[in-house]
Amino acid sequence: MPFGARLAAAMDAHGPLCVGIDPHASLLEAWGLPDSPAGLREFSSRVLEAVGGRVAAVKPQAAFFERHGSGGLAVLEEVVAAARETGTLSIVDAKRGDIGSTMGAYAEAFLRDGSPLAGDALTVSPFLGFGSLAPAVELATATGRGLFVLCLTSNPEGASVQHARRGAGAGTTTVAASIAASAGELNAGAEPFGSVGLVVGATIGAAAQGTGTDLVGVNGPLLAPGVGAQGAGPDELRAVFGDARRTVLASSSRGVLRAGPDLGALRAAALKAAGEAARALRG
Ligand SMILES: O=C(O)c1cc(=O)[nH]c(=O)n1[C@@H]1O[C@H](COP(=O)(O)O)[C@@H](O)[C@H]1O
Repeated sequence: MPFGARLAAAMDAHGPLCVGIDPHASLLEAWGLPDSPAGLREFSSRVLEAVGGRVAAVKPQAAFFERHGSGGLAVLEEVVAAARETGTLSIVDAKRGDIGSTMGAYAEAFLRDGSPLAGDALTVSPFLGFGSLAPAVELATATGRGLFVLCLTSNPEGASVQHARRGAGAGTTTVAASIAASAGELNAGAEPFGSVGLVVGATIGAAAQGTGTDLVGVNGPLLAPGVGAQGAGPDELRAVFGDARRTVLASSSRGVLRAGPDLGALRAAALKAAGEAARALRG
């Protein structure tokens, strides 16, 4: 089954929440764990024990694993495998993007069957040109995996690139709108929606409307980070996504992880965030 259909089923079953696995040094310390591969391993396995099989998806942030070199990457491989065991979809947040031929190698690393770093989906950057992502689109399609293409990111600096206008005269479009249109072409006709999603931060206010970005026309999942620690909540989710809200997968890392290390508290925080996201997006 393609990623889009699997994600839609997981969101229906568990609510539209993705829990980020972001082992910040400060969180490891707060959990009484060492800032080392062993600490990452214990942190991630606790998160998976608390939420695996109970939320739609988890999103390990590669940077926090890469910071520990090969030892950290080995843990990321374990996290991807362990998430699969729990039946929870994993989105590897590595935000890759490069010229097409190198993008092919990233695709092999993160989207090929049998690759130890291949989860169910990957975050990718279209800022070398949407077309440069073609190798990832092809391999993801062939293996039933998904992509989340950065479009309107949650950080304030993103606007300087994403809101920029391309073209001349009356027919100009913003960069964000063109990324969304390109994803929409790839997802055309897919049901319940396609497998090429976008990243649209829950913190962006009216930027989708302001940039003319058609979030409904994407016909793909919208990963919405910024919930919790970056300040967005149910009101922001409703306001940002409007008619596209049923395709949104809200994402929270620190907002849930700060409840740890107690398993019950971690699970309760995740289920509370999932309930809030469901009421905001599906009510
Ligand atoms: O692709 C992402 O997930 C992402 C895109 C974006 O626009 N903003 C954003 O915060 N993220 C990621 O989402 C997570 C947010 O973490 P919290 O702010 O702790 O919930 C981090 O792993 C970010 O790298």
